[in-house]
Amino acid sequence: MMDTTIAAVRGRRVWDSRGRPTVEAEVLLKSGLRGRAIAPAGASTGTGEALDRRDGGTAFGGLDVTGAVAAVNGEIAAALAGRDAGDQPGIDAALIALDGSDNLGRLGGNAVVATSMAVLHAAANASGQPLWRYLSAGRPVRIPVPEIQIFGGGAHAARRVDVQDFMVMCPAASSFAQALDWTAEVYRAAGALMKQAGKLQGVADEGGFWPAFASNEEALDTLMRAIEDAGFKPGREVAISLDIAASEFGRSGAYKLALEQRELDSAGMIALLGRWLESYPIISIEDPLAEDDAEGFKAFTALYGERCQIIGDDFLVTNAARVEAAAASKALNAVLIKPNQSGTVTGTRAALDAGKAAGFGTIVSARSGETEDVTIAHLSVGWDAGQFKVGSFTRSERMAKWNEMLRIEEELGSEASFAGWEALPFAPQRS
Ligand SMILES: C=C(OP(=O)(O)O)C(=O)O
Ligand SMILES: [Mg+2]
Repeated sequence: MMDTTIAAVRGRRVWDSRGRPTVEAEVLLKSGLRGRAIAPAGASTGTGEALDRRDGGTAFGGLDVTGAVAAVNGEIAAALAGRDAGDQPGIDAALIALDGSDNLGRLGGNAVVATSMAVLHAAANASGQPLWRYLSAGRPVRIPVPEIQIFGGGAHAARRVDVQDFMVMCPAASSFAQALDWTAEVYRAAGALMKQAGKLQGVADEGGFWPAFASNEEALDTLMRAIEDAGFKPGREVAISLDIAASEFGRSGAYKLALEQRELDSAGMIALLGRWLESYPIISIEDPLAEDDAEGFKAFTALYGERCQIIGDDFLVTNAARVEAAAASKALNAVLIKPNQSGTVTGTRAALDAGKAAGFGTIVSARSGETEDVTIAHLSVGWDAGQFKVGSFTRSERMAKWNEMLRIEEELGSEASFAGWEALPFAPQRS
């Protein structure tokens, strides 16, 4: 093992997939080895997330990050110099203490998460191992099931449809590579169907087709047809997964479906999703209700938790205490894991561990604003999350992660085991 003492930390402004500024951090160790990471950014954010620091003002719509970059180069660099990069919990505790606020908003969640992940990369590099192997520390790992977007909606496509992500999952595939092959065929078939119908309008923020559908159901019907046209059995080979991202259109128990120009209460929303669950092979639903609707989550999970994965994203914001509370109240059965919601690697890991302890499905996820950074691919394998959500095909900030997973699967060779149906927190009804 090389010397893992931190010699210097440097921050710089780089750009994300939406053309917005973001923070890159680079950690230099005394040994000369380095680690580097870039903060992603969400669009449909939960109110409990770590808060990115943006400059405001006129440049780049107020989204510039010169203050956050200065925090990395100034206060953060001074605080971390001389510390051991191998002590991730100690580093992360120091970053939280240095920030002093309750949401990392003073230094910036973007400054802190980029630094925390860069420290992790530096330590892994010093160990001479790939990051996923360093994180696994000799424990067995699985290659996660990918959750891949075919249509994008909600906040990622100017609310063209209410539902944010229409995705597919292929837990019946024999490998990650095969799951990608199958999804590629479905994606192509969906594009061809939309072109035929004159409904192809480019791609949304995460690379899924930007749909011109008249209803959420039309999106589901088109997705079903795409799965069939690609030659797969819906449900058995290729199943549907949705991120409703309901906090975007629901508040205080009122859900405004813009596309259909109607408003539902919590029970109405649950009934609507229930009808979709009856009609389509949906095996996973994320944020079916708004982040302020804990009772709705409980009611939905009581009805459908035995047959469907129910994921908390905005509702849990990668926070271990919230995951524990949700498990105690049976509010859902899975947790989305986004490092920048937590702000630190250690906090992210704690949320994932809390999910595992509760028997939840655990899904490491990208944000809608991403870069070439592939840290999350390594987290999902090294921490054995079982599932991995990165958006779609066709945009390189997404493909960087999928392709990294192909490399990891290849590197594992005969040791590689695809998480498959076991990754889901319910026993599938395989008809
Ligand atoms: C990835 C997502 O979108 P965003 O990054 O905009 O929160 C999500 O809601 O799961
Ligand atoms: Mg979500």
